[in-house]
Amino acid sequence: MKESKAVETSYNQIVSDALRSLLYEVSVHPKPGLVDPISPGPHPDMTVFTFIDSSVSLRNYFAACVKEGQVFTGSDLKALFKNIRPIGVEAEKVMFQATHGVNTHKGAVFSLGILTTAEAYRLSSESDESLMNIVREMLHGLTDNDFKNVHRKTRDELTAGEREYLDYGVKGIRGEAEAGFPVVMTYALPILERSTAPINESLLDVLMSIVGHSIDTNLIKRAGSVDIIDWVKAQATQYFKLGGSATPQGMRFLEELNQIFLAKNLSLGGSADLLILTIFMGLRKNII
Ligand SMILES: CC(C)(COP(=O)(O)OP(=O)(O)OC[C@H]1O[C@@H](n2cnc3c(N)ncnc32)[C@H](O)[C@@H]1O)[C@@H](O)C(=O)NCCC(=O)NCCS
Ligand SMILES: Nc1ncnc2c1ncn2[C@@H]1O[C@H](COP(=O)(O)OP(=O)(O)OP(=O)(O)O)[C@@H](O)[C@H]1O
Repeated sequence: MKESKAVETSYNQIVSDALRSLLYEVSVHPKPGLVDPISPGPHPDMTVFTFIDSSVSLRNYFAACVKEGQVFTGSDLKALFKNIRPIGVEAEKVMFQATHGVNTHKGAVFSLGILTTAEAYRLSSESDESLMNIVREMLHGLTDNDFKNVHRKTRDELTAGEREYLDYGVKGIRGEAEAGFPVVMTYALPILERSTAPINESLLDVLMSIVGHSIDTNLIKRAGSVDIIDWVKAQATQYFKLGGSATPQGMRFLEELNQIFLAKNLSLGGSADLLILTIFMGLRKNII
């Protein structure tokens, strides 16, 4: 294969891995509080097919992010993030068109857009920087910038994440991204690397590890209080105490937790988005 063809293929592979991570995430089951092929959970407005439509609609977006990362030659990576933010805002609109207004991947458009851009940049610049550090350089100052005027907005104008920042100081998706996705890079990915279980069971353990180590603003929004975080971390601890996906007790616990999330209308959307990123990293490292 000619050099240019090989190079093009390697960049196209980043796009394919991004789409695969979206489709793998929604396929994992039984995920508490989330849509999977068996049940929409506490999301009556979505099915697994909504997520398939959403994923396919985002191909051009991820290809645009990869292109931006591939051609970027500046020294200040904050400019690279600035280049892709408007592309992401447009991609959200494309996503909402594909889903008829349902929010399937708003968090993933942001987080996975950043990661695909960073991965393309790492490849093209032949940087020996870790992906985590490239992301941190791209997003330096993000939370200060995004939250600097939230106190001027009315309660109705605030998004869930902005409201929780004001109420609890929780930085949510922005704080996680600005730090280089530490929950993914330091907790979830090592769990995936060590797992010898079949892929669905491995990813259930990864999801529950993420739940035990992150502050999910989507969950707080659904519960109406930050107190839900301590409760959900205790559930993750109990799941692993029972052996996780490797034991019938662990799986029974997960099924019961699924019913509790349904009854209480709780969603783990942020944890699902971090699972998407972990799957993407697993695909990039040929772990899965
Ligand atoms: C940063 C964005 C996504 C935040 O939007 P918003 O305030 O509505 O989000 P909010 O904080 O309520 O959370 C959005 C979603 O993040 C996910 N999430 C919640 N908690 C977490 C967490 N701890 N870690 C990761 N994701 C999380 C959930 O799925 C949630 O639904 C938005 O402002 C934005 O910039 N969108 C444009 C897309 C974009 O910038 N793309 C360019 C690529 S960089
Ligand atoms: N498999 C999944 N099932 C459900 N939500 C998911 C899944 N994967 C990621 N998510 C994310 O979780 C969030 C879904 O939760 P929710 O429906 O509460 O969000 P929302 O649409 O912002 O809120 P609302 O429905 O109240 O307007 C979305 O941001 C979506 O991006």
